[in-house]
Amino acid sequence: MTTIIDGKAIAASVREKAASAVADIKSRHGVQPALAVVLVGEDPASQVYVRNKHVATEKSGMRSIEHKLPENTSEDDVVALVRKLNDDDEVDGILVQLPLPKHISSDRVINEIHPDKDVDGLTEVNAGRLILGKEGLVPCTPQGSVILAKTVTENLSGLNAVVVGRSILVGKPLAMLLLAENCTVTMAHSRTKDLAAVCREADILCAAVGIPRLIKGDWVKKGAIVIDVGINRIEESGKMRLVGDVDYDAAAEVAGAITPVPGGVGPMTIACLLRNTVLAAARRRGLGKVEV
Ligand SMILES: Nc1nc2c(c(=O)[nH]1)N[C@@H](CN(C=O)c1ccc(C(=O)N[C@@H](CCC(=O)O)C(=O)O)cc1)CN2
Repeated sequence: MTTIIDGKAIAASVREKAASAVADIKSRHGVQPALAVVLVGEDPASQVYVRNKHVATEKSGMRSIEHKLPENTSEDDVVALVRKLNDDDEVDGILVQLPLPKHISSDRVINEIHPDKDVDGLTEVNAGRLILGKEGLVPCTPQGSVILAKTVTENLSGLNAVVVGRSILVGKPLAMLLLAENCTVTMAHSRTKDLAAVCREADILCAAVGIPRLIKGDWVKKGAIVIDVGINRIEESGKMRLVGDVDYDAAAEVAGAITPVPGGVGPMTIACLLRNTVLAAARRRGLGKVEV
């Protein structure tokens, strides 16, 4: 029997834990953690994600601060806003929604965020901390992917993990997190020779390439844990559908456990963002250890 990993339910429990940590911080220290989200432009998907972040932040008991800037905002103006948020002692977490408009360097803007407020975990400092195994803030989607895998088997030690995709947002940090769990990690990508054969070796197969249904059923080892990070909008039979990077129906027949799209990794992104914001607030304000 294949386990369908219920990302929505697991994300709800991560969000509940974050909310009870917020309540604890409020009652013991009189502090309300705050998350600032910066959105530049009118990308429809980004607008939905930012709205969902705002609602989830407020539901958790934290303060949500939104900065919505027009598409033609200059890079210097976005950087100036990030610096202002860095200097604002009331702000615990800063997130710049991606993608940014083409005329703005996301690399420059992201690296202006103070690493201790970088709740997306995307600055060079936090990427370095992750590689070095030091305490930092870990990117949300990869963090959520590992949490989901661990609901299937708590101990991932010694398992062969294959990560397909090498993006800064998901593939690279996910490989580091799996390595930290003592997996034997292979990073595969568009130039990998015989990708199907590499995938067939995986006890944990993570797909984060952004190619709809790239991973076929016969690329999946029997009993493997399949984590599908892809969120692709495609037109099928005249309707728009959301599909992952894995051919779900075929893979589900072989896998031991699999995440659906939607309802798998996606909901974990915002849940882990709340978790990171609580951690950032507690560390930055010196509130001691928090359970999240
Ligand atoms: N600064 C960031 N930008 C972006 C990130 C990020 O982590 N930080 N990730 C994505 C978008 N994203 C959050 O920002 C995000 C994507 C998907 C979901 C989600 O819950 N997906 C649902 C389906 C939703 C739908 O119908 O579209 C699911 O998979 O079930 C949440 C957040 C890029 N930008």
